[in-house]
Amino acid sequence: MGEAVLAGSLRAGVVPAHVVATGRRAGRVAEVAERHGVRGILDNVEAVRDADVVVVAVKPKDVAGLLASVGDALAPHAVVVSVAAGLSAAFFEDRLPAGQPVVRVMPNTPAAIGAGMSAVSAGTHASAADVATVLAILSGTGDAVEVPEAYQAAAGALAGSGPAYMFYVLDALAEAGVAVGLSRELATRLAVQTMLGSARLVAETGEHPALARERVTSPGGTTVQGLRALDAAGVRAAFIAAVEAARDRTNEIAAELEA
Ligand SMILES: NC(=O)C1=CN([C@@H]2O[C@H](COP(=O)(O)OP(=O)(O)OC[C@H]3O[C@@H](n4cnc5c(N)ncnc54)[C@H](O)[C@@H]3O)[C@@H](O)[C@H]2O)C=CC1
Ligand SMILES: O=C(O)[C@@H]1CCC=N1
Repeated sequence: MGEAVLAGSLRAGVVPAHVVATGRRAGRVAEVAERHGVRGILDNVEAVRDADVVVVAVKPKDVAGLLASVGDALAPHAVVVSVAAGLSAAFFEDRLPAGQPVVRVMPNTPAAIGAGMSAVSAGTHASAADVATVLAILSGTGDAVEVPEAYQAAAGALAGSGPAYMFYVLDALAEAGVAVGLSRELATRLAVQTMLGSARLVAETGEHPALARERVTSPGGTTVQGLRALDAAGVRAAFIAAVEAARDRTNEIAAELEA
């Protein structure tokens, strides 16, 4: 996820020479540095010194240790951006020097190609200008929206995890195509473009998805039978259960790590 945000920031106009990427493995850091033309090092303390923006993209369980090691080296104005699922801005603020600005972001992996969706929330000490800086950086990752922090778990459950649900649907649709006699290659091509086109149609027309669905569904036709099968299998309820489960797990992670 860190590399996706890095790629997006460069797309947004951040100068590669102004970026320092860190990681745990030298090979991986060198690979990222070379791919994006940024400086890659293994020393987090050196990386954050003089930084205006510090993006923390390690697993939630590794955040506390990382903050303990870099906190003292941060410039007071440095905006610490968290993409860690579940961890509150307060989790960061409690482990950083008093007054450090923190902005919490829930991105998703299509950020890697500039087609991501991020939910952004200010911590206690982050100013509107700090949030604007983060939104500007994220503009190269796709769409980004500011939400109250109370919505972060829900937004992450829908959009942060959402690509996995979409890939699941694509895989299932392609499999369905194979089941009715198409080659896997053709079925995948049909499924992918259908998902892409349907999302774009709703995005570009602003039409309610239910109305867009009705337009496809001719009386006595084929689609209504397909939709009946989806309803009979409880697919709508399954999506609601999936988002609720991911939301609940987000809150569990927070409770485990903040305890
Ligand atoms: N994968 C996804 O779709 C999304 C992930 N996130 C969040 O992004 C964060 C990262 O997730 P992934 O990219 O999936 O995990 P990942 O395991 O692929 O990436 C984490 C990277 O951090 C490095 N790392 C660990 N400790 C480090 C340290 N002390 N210093 C420098 N580098 C260190 C690891 O070597 C690894 O390369 C997590 O907090 C996750 O909740 C958020 C939204 C979506
Ligand atoms: O599965 C996870 O924990 C991360 C957070 C959102 C997407 N992937």
